Amino acid sequence: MSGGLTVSNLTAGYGGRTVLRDLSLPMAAQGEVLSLIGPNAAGKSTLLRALAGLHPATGSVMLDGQELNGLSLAERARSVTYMPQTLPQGVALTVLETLVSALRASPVQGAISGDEAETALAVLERLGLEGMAMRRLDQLSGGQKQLASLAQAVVRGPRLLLLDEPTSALDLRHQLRVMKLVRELAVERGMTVVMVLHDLQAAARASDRVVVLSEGVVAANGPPGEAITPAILAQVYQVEARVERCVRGTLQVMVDDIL
Ligand SMILES: Nc1ncnc2c1ncn2[C@@H]1O[C@H](COP(=O)(O)OP(=O)(O)OP(=O)(O)O)[C@@H](O)[C@H]1O
Repeated sequence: MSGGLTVSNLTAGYGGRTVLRDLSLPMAAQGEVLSLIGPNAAGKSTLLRALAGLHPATGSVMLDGQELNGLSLAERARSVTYMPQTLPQGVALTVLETLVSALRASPVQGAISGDEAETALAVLERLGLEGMAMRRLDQLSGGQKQLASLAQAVVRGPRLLLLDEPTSALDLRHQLRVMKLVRELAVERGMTVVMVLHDLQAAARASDRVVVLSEGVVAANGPPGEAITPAILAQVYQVEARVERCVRGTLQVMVDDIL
């Protein structure tokens, strides 16, 4: 498939402090999943927000041949959706209403149309949340809120989906389900996905490509087996680790000690 995401020479920071330095990412094709890993404060969330257009950055973000930097936030939001790390608080709308708001890109006013409800319910079903449609968001558990946030991010069918630690509040089964769904949606829709994960094993399993970020620069990148190695983990996380492939071909990361 042609198109996809190309990020070149991105620089961003806070006040006078540079957090991302002239950062370029490997090209992520349409339908590919790219995971960002790296220690705390490496700049992963800043990078996602910069890609979403929610944090100012210089450099180039090309999506399917279109330069996103310079577009208004509303224009950018037609192609890009972003799921933040923080769970929604104090939202008194039902899950269905939040999804329809996301679809309309404005708060729900008036009746929800049959088409809108159908689109929203189809997404909820794929996340196993169909029973939650009429529940208020602020009355859901942490994990249910996170699933509802993900539903909001995917319901508009973005060309670029940005997820910041999308499974941090989920149990094991839901983590696997979400990762599987993200991959399926990427391929079905030709959507490019960039997600921040702390779970290296999940990143290895769910991604076509892994980028290791350290102090605002790319320390390693490539297919999971090339980016997640004992040498890289020692350099970036200062841990002693083994990386092995199990009989089923899945990458296993075993951390033995702090260096
Ligand atoms: N709003 C802000 N104002 C000032 N500095 C900030 C702000 N947000 C983040 N930073 C700083 O930018 C750097 C990168 O933060 P960022 O949140 O991008 O890291 P991260 O890799 O996502 O970290 P984590 O894994 O801990 O979530 C950190 O040093 C942080 O203190």
